[in-house]
Amino acid sequence: MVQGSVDRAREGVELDFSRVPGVLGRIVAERVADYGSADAELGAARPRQRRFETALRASGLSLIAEVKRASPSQGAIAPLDPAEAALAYQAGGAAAISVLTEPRHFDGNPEALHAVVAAISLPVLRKDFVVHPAMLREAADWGASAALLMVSVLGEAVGEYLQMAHHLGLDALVEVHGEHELDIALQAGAEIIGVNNRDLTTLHIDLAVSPRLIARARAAGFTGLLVAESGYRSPADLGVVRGLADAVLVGSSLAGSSDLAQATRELLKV
Ligand SMILES: O=C(O)c1ccccc1NCC(=O)[C@H](O)[C@H](O)COP(=O)(O)O
Repeated sequence: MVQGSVDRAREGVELDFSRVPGVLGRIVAERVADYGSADAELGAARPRQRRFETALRASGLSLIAEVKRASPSQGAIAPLDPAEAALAYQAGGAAAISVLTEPRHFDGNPEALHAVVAAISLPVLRKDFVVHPAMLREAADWGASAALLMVSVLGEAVGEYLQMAHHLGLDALVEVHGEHELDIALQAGAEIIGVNNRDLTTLHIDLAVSPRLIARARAAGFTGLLVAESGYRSPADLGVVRGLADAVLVGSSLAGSSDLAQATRELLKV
């Protein structure tokens, strides 16, 4: 079954990315053009190592700290050195690191991921807009432990991409923003679900989205990990998801601070 899914996806699941609206739609269209002629071959199965999933399973609320130099909502955030930033986050108590590799809007690149994987012992998430199997193969080749899969982008094909990620030894953070997307993630067999408070078509943030969808996932019997994402700036903000989420993903507020390790420690204060 798993091999069948991987084979089908490698052969090319036809996805209509033109249905993705707004800011997200523009970024996705660029990534589709970037990878349109890439080789979809995944190669042999790889073991999962330096597990992202294990790092987030610690008791309490784990932090995924993001190396984020720029974004569509903020413009330039900070000219971070990725390895130095990741070391500071690690020293401050982060459980895992997210690295944006999208170049045009987030000032990311593959070298940033390489540098972070080499500098720290924590698992690293490749944060990008995955629209092609080659992007997962790259993530594994570059030493990432996990990749982001967005239901808003992949739709029901997220299940096939999940199988491909696992085939490559990657955990997957399957991201949702609404009830329908959550149902697709649950149906696909996601093990780690991220609820993004940011509407990626309008960039509007609503911190009530994560608690609502996390409660819905648990009510549906989901026993995997749940991650609250985006818009968190203070310990009080995190208080709302303590006891509900297993982890939070924080980018802009940490990346834009003057002392990243201290900002990480402060954010995690209960
Ligand atoms: O951050 C953006 O402006 C953005 C715009 C369009 C697509 C994705 C975007 N961000 C990706 C993320 O989800 C965040 O980087 C991540 O959750 C951290 O959010 P924050 O702490 O608010 O920087």
